[in-house]
Amino acid sequence: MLTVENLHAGYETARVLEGISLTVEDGESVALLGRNGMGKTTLVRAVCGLRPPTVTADSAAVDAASGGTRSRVTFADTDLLALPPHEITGTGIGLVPQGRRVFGSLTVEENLGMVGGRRKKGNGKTQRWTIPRVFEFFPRLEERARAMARTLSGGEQQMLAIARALMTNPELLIMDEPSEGLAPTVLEVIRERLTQLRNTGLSVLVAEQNVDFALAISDRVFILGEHGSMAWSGPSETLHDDPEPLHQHLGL
Ligand SMILES: Nc1ncnc2c1ncn2[C@@H]1O[C@H](COP(=O)(O)OP(=O)(O)OP(=O)(O)O)[C@@H](O)[C@H]1O
Repeated sequence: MLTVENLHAGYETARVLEGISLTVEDGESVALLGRNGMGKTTLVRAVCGLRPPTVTADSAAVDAASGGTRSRVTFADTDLLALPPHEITGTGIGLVPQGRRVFGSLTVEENLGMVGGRRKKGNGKTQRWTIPRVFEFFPRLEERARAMARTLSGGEQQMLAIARALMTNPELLIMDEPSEGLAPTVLEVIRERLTQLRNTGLSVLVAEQNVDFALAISDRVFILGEHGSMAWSGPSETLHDDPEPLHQHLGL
């Protein structure tokens, strides 16, 4: 479904990802782990077409250094590197960005309504998302429907950010540190909801610092390591049985 191949991305002052490859299969939930600053957000932003970072897709220097292949990001056969961010959403990717980025001076309902006009097709496997369905899924958001988003708690804002992404009827939900700053009880609610979403066949890519949370909601794990490389990948189950890669690459 999502294929990232040999991704090189960085900023004017720093090269961050140096030939990263990963896949998310249809209906799979994948966690991207890595110490602070290893490039999780950079990867998420690059996949979603957000700039910065710069993706060095065609650089001859990069081609030579990486043995001739260039950065490629495809989603259901669409070349995402060729699309602007708003068109990437239209391909069936819903983004829950780091820091939630809800519109603070709009109400919960208005935040959800703003998604109107985007892709509404659904993925054929699941029911379309509407505001009433979102409220059924997150009853707390219905209770706060007319509250300004800036007055919501962190957990409520995270629910709103997820709900807003769902309103685009994604086939793949990409989340950047959804656990950030959330109390354990709220995190448990989010974990339950994500499990429900996975059971509907939604694919998930989640960049996380919280390893327990990430392992609880994923089938497969990728760990970013030093020098912009992929340090480890494998089934989440393996890490439950043998956490050595977590010690080695995350210092846990
Ligand atoms: N806009 C930017 N300009 C320059 N450098 C940046 C920019 N954004 C991030 N970086 C640098 O790129 C590297 C990777 O950052 P990134 O945010 O992708 O890491 P991360 O793994 O998501 O970390 P965290 O868990 O702290 O969010 C870091 O060294 C960071 O300082």
